[in-house]
Amino acid sequence: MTNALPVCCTVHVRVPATSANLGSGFDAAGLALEYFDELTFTWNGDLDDSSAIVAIHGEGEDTLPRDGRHLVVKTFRTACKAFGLPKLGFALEAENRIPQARGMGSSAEAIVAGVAAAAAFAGLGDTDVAGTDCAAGFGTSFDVDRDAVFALAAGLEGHPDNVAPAVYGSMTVSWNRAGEDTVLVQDYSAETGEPDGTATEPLDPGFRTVNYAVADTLRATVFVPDFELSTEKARHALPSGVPFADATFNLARSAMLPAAVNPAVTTGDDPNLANALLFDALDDKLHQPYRLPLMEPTARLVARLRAAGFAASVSGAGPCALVLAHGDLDAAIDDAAAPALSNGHWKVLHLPVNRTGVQVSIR
Ligand SMILES: Nc1ncnc2c1ncn2[C@@H]1O[C@H](COP(=O)(O)OP(=O)(O)O)[C@@H](O)[C@H]1O
Ligand SMILES: N[C@@H](CCOP(=O)(O)O)C(=O)O
Repeated sequence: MTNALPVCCTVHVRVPATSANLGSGFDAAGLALEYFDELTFTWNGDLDDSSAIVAIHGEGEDTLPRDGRHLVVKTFRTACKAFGLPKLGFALEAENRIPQARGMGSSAEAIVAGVAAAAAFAGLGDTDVAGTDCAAGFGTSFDVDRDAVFALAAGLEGHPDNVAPAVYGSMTVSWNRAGEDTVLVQDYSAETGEPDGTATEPLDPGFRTVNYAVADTLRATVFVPDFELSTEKARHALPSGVPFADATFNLARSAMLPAAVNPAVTTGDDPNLANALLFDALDDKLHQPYRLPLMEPTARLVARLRAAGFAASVSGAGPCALVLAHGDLDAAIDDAAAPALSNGHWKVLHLPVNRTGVQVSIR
């Protein structure tokens, strides 16, 4: 790709928090939540400038680096190159609400922010703005090319389960075709049924995702503790293999997740049946048993909520706990959780599902 000029001077991105795994859907399922980081990228007019001026407000303002090690800065640079842009000097203003290293997809959010902003500067998507007239009105909504953002962001993050809902919204189930058999597929003659000597190119390896409808009734409660657990550390706690029966346990439950979040297709309007599906869908034997010893307060909270009949799991790699419910059960969930929250500081977030994914505006 040749170097292109940026199509605008400022890009604003709003990226939702996400909860990955949803219990049984380890490394596959993810849900976008109405809770956002907002970032503004302002190009300084230089086309060969490696500097970035970074301002951070909110989460991470005392801990995140403000140089090229900042995940958004690093990702933006990589994505600009991938999308054919030169080295844009820029200022970044970040309004961070998503807590970091807690299991609400902050690293995926940061990567999606950097990639979506670069895609917008490169004009990947639908816009009326042509050229680089900085006097153009602010806030033109830009319909970014979500597939391009997902492909690059998932590749950079390494696992797509948080990235997909941050890009597309709603609930997603994602997988990676890399490593699958890349042998050309043999074509067969329609007449004889025999191989006809030709071959079809296989689908490209890479990340794929399916975006599922989620019922309007679905609400999430996220319990955010005051301690962190990096995804990297939580992944180190995973075993190299699991018992066959445990894999089978998760298989049916994760296959049922799309019905559990959109139960009208199976259970009609009965919220009790719908919540019973969620309860089983959020159960898991593949990751939580190995990770919960790293987050004992979360373990106690999840156990307590499940004992009270709520569909609770670890959110992402933890240490947040997630409860999904159809209908407004916020007060009942808070009551059930209360005894497990008394030792420590927890923030409780009652959140609708986000249906838009990343939103981009430009000027
Ligand atoms: N908004 C952000 N801006 C810059 N870096 C971020 C941001 N959010 C997360 N990160 C980086 O990602 C790390 C957390 O990633 P991870 O352990 O995967 O946690 P999470 O579960 O929140 O995704 C942070 O320590 C930081 O390095
Ligand atoms: N499937 C991943 C999800 C990590 O999510 P995060 O929000 O904790 O970054 C895992 O379980 O490791």
